[in-house]
Amino acid sequence: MRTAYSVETVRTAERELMARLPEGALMQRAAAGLAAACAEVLGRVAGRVYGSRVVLLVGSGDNGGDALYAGARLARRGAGVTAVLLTPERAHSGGLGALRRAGGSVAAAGAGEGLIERADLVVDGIVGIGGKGGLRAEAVPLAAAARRSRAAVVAVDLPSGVDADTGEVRGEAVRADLTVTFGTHKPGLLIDPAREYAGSVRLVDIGLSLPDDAAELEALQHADVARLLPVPGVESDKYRRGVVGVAAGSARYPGAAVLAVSGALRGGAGAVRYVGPAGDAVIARFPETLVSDLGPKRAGRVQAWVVGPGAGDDAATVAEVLAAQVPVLIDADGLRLADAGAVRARTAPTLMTPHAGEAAALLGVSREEVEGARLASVRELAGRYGAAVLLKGSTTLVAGPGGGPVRVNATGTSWLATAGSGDVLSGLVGSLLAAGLSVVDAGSAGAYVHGLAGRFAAEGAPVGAHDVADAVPGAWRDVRGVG
Ligand SMILES: NC(=O)C1=CN([C@@H]2O[C@H](COP(=O)(O)OP(=O)(O)OC[C@H]3O[C@@H](n4cnc5c(N)ncnc54)[C@H](OP(=O)(O)O)[C@@H]3O)[C@@H](O)[C@H]2O)[C@@H](O)CC1
Ligand SMILES: [K+]
Repeated sequence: MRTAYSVETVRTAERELMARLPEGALMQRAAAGLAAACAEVLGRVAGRVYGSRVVLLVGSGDNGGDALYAGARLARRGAGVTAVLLTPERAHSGGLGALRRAGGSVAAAGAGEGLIERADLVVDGIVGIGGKGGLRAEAVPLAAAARRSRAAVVAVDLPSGVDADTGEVRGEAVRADLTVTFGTHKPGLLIDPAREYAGSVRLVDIGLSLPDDAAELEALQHADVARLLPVPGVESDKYRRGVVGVAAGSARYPGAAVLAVSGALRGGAGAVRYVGPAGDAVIARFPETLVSDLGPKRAGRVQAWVVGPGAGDDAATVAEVLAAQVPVLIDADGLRLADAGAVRARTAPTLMTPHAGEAAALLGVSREEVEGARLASVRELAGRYGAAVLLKGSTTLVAGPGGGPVRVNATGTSWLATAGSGDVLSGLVGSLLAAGLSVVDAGSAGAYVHGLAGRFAAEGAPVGAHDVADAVPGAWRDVRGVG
């Protein structure tokens, strides 16, 4: 599991470690890791470190200090290193001395753009976890020049200008090809929009020890998901494996029912029960489905419900499902039709799965506001509804009803932004709920497998949602390391 911690938690851990180490040791660890990563990048873009041109963008804090010490290490290996100082009187004095002794030079901010144009590598040490707000005016032309230039951009700890704790980007920020971060991931490195500014992320261990129970974010990896995915034992029958009920589709949108069932059939439940007006379309495609038109209450036993995809205006079915004493996943039209009081009053677990537009409607804000503040939005919704919330997007977030770390999933691909893909996800996650996973585990494991299936199905080309459903077994096998 990959975890990310808030700046406050990092600061506390940093203080504890610093108290036990000689002065400056932590910064030397950071700079060594940073220099090693920069040398690798230079190997790729300039063929070697010796003779390459490196520009350091140096702000007024320790982030700039890291850049200066790393620059000194590169200068000792023969790179031509120039530090552009944004506030010369406040640049890290130890780092500056080390760079000068190693043969590096210093330039004023005004010379920065020209230097960046000719550079092989730009190291962004403008600001790290001490940053507030977007980039300041004096740094903006340098960030723009770095974006235009052919130089590789390596960000120190964080791309300058992004919010470390929230992933929000207010105004300009540096766009990096690689971010070298220290001690732990910061939430902003895993959540859009900041994640996109970070490029690939490399974590350098500097010996920080962080409390297990204080993570802000958790990102499942293959091994974590493999442990969560249900595997039938020899004793299993369909009820022990779980029956998932799908109340979806309408005369107008029968396809949503078919797609939700297609996801549910691949999600590990022993059987899928479909309730609604699209039974013929569902049976035609998936004859193994148990179809009923008697409504959720009289459909027979299920261990979890999915309600809402393509439901049109059928509020009565949504209300009936919400009254059930089993886990319920509410998606799409269901989110609009569900009575907020009925959701809050439920005693069995509930998982809501909005995309940014649906989340915006539920919160009464604009879609842009949700997309710009995804972490705050998903937490706010979970709090308001007393439910788990899975906020879809290029990085999907899953917040539990009672706080705790938010799960983030980055296996998705922009090819997944296709009609019906969410219906497949809702069926898949509902099936995991029926198999007995908690709402947060089902949501995050389902998003992981769904994202991977999207990648496998797309392979760089457009796909339909049914292709994604067809790719789920392959993604599942990949996660479990079988086949
Ligand atoms: N944690 C760890 O364990 C370790 C941390 N290490 C490193 O230390 C870094 C943190 O250093 P830090 O605390 O000195 O803060 P930092 O990010 O350099 O910025 C503060 C300065 O920036 C300024 N400033 C503020 N906002 C700004 C903006 N938007 N745009 C531009 N400037 C802005 C602000 O100026 P002021 O407001 O005072 O005018 C202030 O002077 C951390 O990210 C990591 O790289 C490693 O060395 C070792 C282990
Ligand atoms: K930085």
